[in-house]
Amino acid sequence: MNHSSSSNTASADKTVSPIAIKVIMIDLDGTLLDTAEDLALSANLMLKDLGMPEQSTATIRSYIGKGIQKLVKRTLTGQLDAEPDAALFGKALPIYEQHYANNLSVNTRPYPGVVDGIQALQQAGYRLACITNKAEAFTIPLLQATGLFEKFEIVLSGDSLPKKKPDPMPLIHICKHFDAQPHEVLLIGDSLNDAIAAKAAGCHVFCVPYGYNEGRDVYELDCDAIVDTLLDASKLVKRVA
Ligand SMILES: O=C(O)COP(=O)(O)O
Ligand SMILES: [Mg+2]
Repeated sequence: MNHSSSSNTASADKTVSPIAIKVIMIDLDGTLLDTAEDLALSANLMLKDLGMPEQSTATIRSYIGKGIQKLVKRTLTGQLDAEPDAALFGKALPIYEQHYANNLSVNTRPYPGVVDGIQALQQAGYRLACITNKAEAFTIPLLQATGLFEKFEIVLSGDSLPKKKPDPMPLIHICKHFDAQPHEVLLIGDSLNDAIAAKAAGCHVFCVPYGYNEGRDVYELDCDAIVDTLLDASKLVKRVA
């Protein structure tokens, strides 16, 4: 495991004191749950319905990160930031949503260390929140299906507030909810959205290397530590009252 208090996480290999934390916010796609197979399955069912060619799971995995609408736009255009034809998008989105609702947890499982890590964090007395860019209609049933819903005191989805990550709005909302200062709050995530949102909110951020990060190397991210698992993350923090 590499960890550091600077932005240069890739070369960091020094021991740091545990960060004093009260609240831990955890990202969903690519951090808690490996959702890529079911997101890709649903995207390919949509493409089939539209008479368009299927795409590899690896390609669709690189489209995950900025919510369902963006995932559909990227799947239709094959590009990260292009706008599809408005009529095609209007037709595709409800088809995608229906397929994903039907296939939410076919292959979706918690990553290794998630269940143990959450248990360790709960036992240590941290207040736990989940912050995802996934739409609430999918977030809640998915957390319930994987047995994680009860672990969190609050869950914020991509459409819970006017803005989602990388905007700091959901993180600031969580800080206020728990009456915590941003420096007493840690976000554990897998992508640039998480790193940018946490820095903008003034919170600490750890990243896991096994997630999605829109196809880019997690070691490029400006985060306080790269942690192999949530269980490893629990060893780098200490609880403040
Ligand atoms: O829905 C997405 O695209 C990503 O969701 P996440 O914020 O849980 O990684
Ligand atoms: Mg994520």
